Amino acid sequence: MNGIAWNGVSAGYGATTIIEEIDLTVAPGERIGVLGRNGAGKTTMLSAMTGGAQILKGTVRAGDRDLSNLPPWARSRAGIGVVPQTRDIFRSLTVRENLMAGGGTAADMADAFALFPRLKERLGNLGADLSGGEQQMLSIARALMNRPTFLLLDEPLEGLSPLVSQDVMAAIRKLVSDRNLGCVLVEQHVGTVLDFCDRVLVLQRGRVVFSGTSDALRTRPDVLESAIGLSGVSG
Ligand SMILES: Nc1ncnc2c1ncn2[C@@H]1O[C@H](COP(=O)(O)OP(=O)(O)OP(=O)(O)O)[C@@H](O)[C@H]1O
Repeated sequence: MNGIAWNGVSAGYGATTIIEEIDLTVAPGERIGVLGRNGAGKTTMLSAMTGGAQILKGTVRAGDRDLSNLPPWARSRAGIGVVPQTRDIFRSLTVRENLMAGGGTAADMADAFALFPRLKERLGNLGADLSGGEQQMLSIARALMNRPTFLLLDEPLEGLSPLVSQDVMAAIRKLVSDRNLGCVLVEQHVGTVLDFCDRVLVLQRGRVVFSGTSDALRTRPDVLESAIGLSGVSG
């Protein structure tokens, strides 16, 4: 399978353009980070791929396939799994029901439990009764039920304690490497992104102001400060 790609994508909501001329190709197994201040357009960039934002110019593709005008369910069939910022689990369904809702098999569920043993212990609990970390694990596990080739993660560590964040990142690392998933990670914690990702895109007011390796970004205090608001990178 070839990569997924944003080709010259401008996108937004209604008549409002939020992101402009975004170019990015993600190969299987590649880990890409997206950084930027609040409101820079990171979520909109992912949504342009998954159908939540309207594409005004350019195309989004999976391999040879143009996904730009397909509905979200058809894009999911193209092998793209999404862990949205809102962790859209079903609060009134149990963990088991949440996992089966997307049409996964018992084998997929066993894989999810191997990755997140905590979910197996909470199998009969309602989504609403899970901790923030458990809800995030469930959200990631749900995205895996259709065996995606690419995973788009929107701030998966938001609201989690440092210890739980470490666990979730360890699971993401294992998953990406075991399955050779291509991964786009939107995350506020710059150290986590630089550690995990091969390449990083930095957005400022909807445009790419840096695209390069994590190591290259570490040597760009100007970008870190102006586009992310950091005076240095902590671990
Ligand atoms: N559904 C929507 N309808 C209209 N405007 C929206 C919608 N979603 C986001 N926006 C606007 O698009 C801009 C970019 O938002 P987006 O969520 O893409 O940024 P972000 O970089 O992900 O921010 P954050 O880090 O705060 O999550 C913001 O000004 C926001 O108000």
